[in-house]
Amino acid sequence: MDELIFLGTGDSMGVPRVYCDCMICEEARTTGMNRRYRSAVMIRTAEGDILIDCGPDWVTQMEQIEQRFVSHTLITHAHFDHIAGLPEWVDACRWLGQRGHIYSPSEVLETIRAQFPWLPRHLYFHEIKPEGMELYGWKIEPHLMCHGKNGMSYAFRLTKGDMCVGYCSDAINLSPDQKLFLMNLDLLILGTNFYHEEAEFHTRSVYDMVEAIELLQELQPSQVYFTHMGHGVDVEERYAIPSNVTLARTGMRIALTVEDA
Ligand SMILES: Nc1ccn([C@@H]2O[C@H](COP(=O)(O)O)[C@@H](O)[C@H]2O)c(=O)n1
Repeated sequence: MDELIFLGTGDSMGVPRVYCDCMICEEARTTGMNRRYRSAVMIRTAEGDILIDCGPDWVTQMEQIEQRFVSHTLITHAHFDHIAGLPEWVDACRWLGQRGHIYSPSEVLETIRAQFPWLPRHLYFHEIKPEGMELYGWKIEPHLMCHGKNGMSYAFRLTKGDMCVGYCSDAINLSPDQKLFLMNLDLLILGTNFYHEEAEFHTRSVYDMVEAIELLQELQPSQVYFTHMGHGVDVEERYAIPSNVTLARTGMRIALTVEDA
């Protein structure tokens, strides 16, 4: 049975934030309930694994799940917190003599090539076209999403048999067609930086939970996991969230079947 593992559920700085002594960062340093690596998931199938995003915590994340290698990586957008682990993945490819496969829409691949010009020596670059692609039995479709003040990011819709999963880690203020892409999902993984963010809307780049809950009323997914959470979120707090919403934790696993999702 395919499964999804949360390798990271943190915002762009992770939790704890290196400079911060707040209660949540201190808790993350001690018991570690709120320790959150940068957002990424691994989808495990019988045929092989698919990593979504490869941020600066990639090595630690692989050690945590005791996995030595991954061959196939999808990238949502070329921001530091989603791609900074690529050079380390490529070093592993080089030392193992195995060329990896990286997938994203063309402009994302272009930025990655510009940032890390040595990667194409050890990676096959695959453009994900708007009509999508197939990998290990999953149909994977991309859609460009509003990422607020930080530009644009892709969400992926992954379908296998009856199971339909949406991964949208970095989005805010979605337009009607962007919302349409995330409708009728069995499982939605959605980024929410805070429970309720006070900063002015035009300065922001990711939903907060209060806004996300409103969005869910339109999208009506069966099950939801919030990810990309900053140090304002305490996973032990009883927030007012619907019963089908879970705050994802590092290492959490979800069976990718319609019954279990
Ligand atoms: N052109 C850019 C803009 C931002 N970044 C990095 O993205 C992160 C901010 O992410 P949010 O999810 O909080 O919007 C942060 O790590 C910036 O350094 C980038 O790489 N390129």
